[in-house]
Order: sequence, then C-alpha cells, then structure tokens
Amino acid sequence: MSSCLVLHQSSNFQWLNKQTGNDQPISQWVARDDKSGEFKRGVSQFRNFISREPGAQFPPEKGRYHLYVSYACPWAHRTLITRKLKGLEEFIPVTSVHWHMGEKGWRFVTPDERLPGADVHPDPLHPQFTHLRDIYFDVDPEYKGRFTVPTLYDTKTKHIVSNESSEIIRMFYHEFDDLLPEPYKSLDLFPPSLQSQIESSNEWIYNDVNNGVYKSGFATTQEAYEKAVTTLFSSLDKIESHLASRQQIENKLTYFGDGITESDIRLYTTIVRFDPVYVQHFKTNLRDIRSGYPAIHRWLRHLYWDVPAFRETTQFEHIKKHYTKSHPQINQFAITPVGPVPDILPKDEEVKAVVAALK
Ligand SMILES: N[C@@H](CCC(=O)N[C@@H](CS)C(=O)NCC(=O)O)C(=O)O
Repeated sequence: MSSCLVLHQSSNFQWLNKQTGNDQPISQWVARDDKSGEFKRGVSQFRNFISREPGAQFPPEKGRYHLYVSYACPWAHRTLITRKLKGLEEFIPVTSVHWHMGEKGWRFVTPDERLPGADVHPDPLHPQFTHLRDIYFDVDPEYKGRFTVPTLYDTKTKHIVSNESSEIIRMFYHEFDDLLPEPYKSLDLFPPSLQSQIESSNEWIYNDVNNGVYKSGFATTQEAYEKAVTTLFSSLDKIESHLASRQQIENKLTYFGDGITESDIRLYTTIVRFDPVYVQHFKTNLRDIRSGYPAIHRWLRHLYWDVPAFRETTQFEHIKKHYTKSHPQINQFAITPVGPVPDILPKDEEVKAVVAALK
C-alpha cells in the first residue's frame, strides 16, 4: 500500500477536502459554481487498450486483468454482458462492489456479507483495501478524478488499463479472440456492415437516454430537469418507432442486424433500470416502459428472458438499493419503493391497463 493511501485513510481533514481527488464531495453531482443546474458527466481518466498487436503494452492474457464492477451501475453492466456473451469469464475475473456508494465512494463487501450475484466479494488482489478508491490512489497517489466502475486493472503492471466502459467492451470484442473457442471467437458484436449505424445511434442514445436519465435525476433546477426529461422522452419515442418497425416489418427482435450488437448492450442497461428505478427516483415519469412503449418492452423482455448474458448480469436488488439508498440529496430517508412488482414482467404478461386498452 502506498504511503499516500495511508495518509488518505488516516486523516479526516483529507477526507473532507479531497473526496474525489478534485475537491468536490462524491455526492456533488452538479458542480457548486454551475448555475445551470445541469449534470455534466466527467471524462474517464484511464484510457489504455488491451491489444493483440505484437509488442502491445497490454496484451491479452488469461487471468492477467481484473474487472471491478457494480451490479448497480449501467456502465459497468455493459462490460459484464459483453464478457459473458464473448465467453471471457475464465479469462477476466470480476469483483463486484457493495451496492451502497457513500462519501468515500464504492466499497468492497466485508468477508461476512452475502449479497446476490456472482463475484460479490472483498477485493481478492488487495484484501486490505476497503474501497475502490484505494486502488486508484495505489496506482496514482496524485489521482484527480472520480473512482468509477467499471475499472479494468492489470495485475502484472499494477496499473489501471481503463475506466471507460465504451472502450472496455470494445477490447472484449476481438482482442482475446485468439485464445477463445468457437462460437465465442467468431461472435461479432460490432460488425463492419453495421458500424456506422451503431456509431451514429450511440451518440444520441448516450446523450439523451443513457446519460439523459442522470441529467434528469441529478438536475438542480426545474429548467435543467425539464430540458433533460423532454429530450429523453422524445428519444425514447424515436427508439420505439425504430424497434416497432424492426419487429413488425423486418421481424427482428434486436436493434440492428440479425443478432445482438453493441447497440442492444448499451441501450439495455438503461432500459432495464427504467421502470424499477428511474421513473420515480430520477423523475423520468412521462411514461414507463411496460405501459408506454410496447416495442421497447418486447425488445427488453427478449434480451432479459431469452439471453442468459443479460438476465444473469441483471441484479435488481443491487440496482434498486444503490440508487435509492446512495443519493440522500434525492431521497433523504433512503426508502426503496416496493414497486413496480415484478421488477420485469414475464414475456406473456402485460400490465392490466395495457390488456384492457388492447381489447
Ligand atoms: N464514462 C464512464 C462512467 C462510469 C461511471 O460514472 N460509473 C459510476 C457508477 S454508475 C461511478 O462509478 N460513479 C462513482 C463516482 O462518480 O463517484 C464509463 O462509461 O465507464
């Protein structure tokens, strides 16, 4: 453990003044001096790549890299789905943090805690570390940024390879292919023929939907909230008509092409959290998915119920408790709403009002 880390852990003064390495408390989602009240997501700081190119700094190797995630987090969820779809579970071990994010950020569970989901355990690489931030400061005592999941860590060089989910999933697409058996080796989640469509939809779906729910929920002015929520719902309307025509005209259940692609992965992790959390916690309540967006609902339930990589990486207890119990500025008493029940509907059930409307 670096001496700097000991300093961070032992001094309350340091905690108060350096909670994110940039003098903002962890829970300060909108910068204090930002009068717009708009949530602006920071840029990830570690941006290296695992590559199978000869001489690469981070070559693909079984067991070399460790992935730190939270089951609650939609960005980390992308990496868990991709890892499973590509058959990388034996190659890239995972540790999930506890669902609660406090003033010191994400923490590891203690040895006696039992939470749902695979791989929720203390940090196996640094058993003395209590929080994810300990890894960031161990790697860089001067780190100035947020301590985010996913974090892809190299056990050999003791560096963070990347803490940017959109890039981690792309490393998983092909860089390990030489080590993988079929059918994982030839699974292409970003096929050349669809890349430009995927890229251009990523841009607005990221801004308006994936990050849009946070812009709505973390807004600190009425104007910022209304701007985010109306943009979010007009983008959901656009996604609904795209998926409805895919389902009705092309008879396809995925977002583009014939199989699952990056677009499905990136959209799913927001949509599966929408009804259970975002509708009430982030006030994204012009409609919900189950009663307001039939084509999105059908697409969501196809991925959840028919594709194990989606269902097995979706842990509703982590999701519901994380948001509702980690944001005191939004939910002072940390009460987790019971509904909606169930978290996700079976494929052959609809909410009663939808059934009545269809009669
Ligand atoms: N752009 C990053 C965002 C990751 C991110 O913001 N993760 C959240 C959890 S959902 C986090 O760890 N936040 C901790 C913090 O900001 O203090 C990515 O896609 O990987």
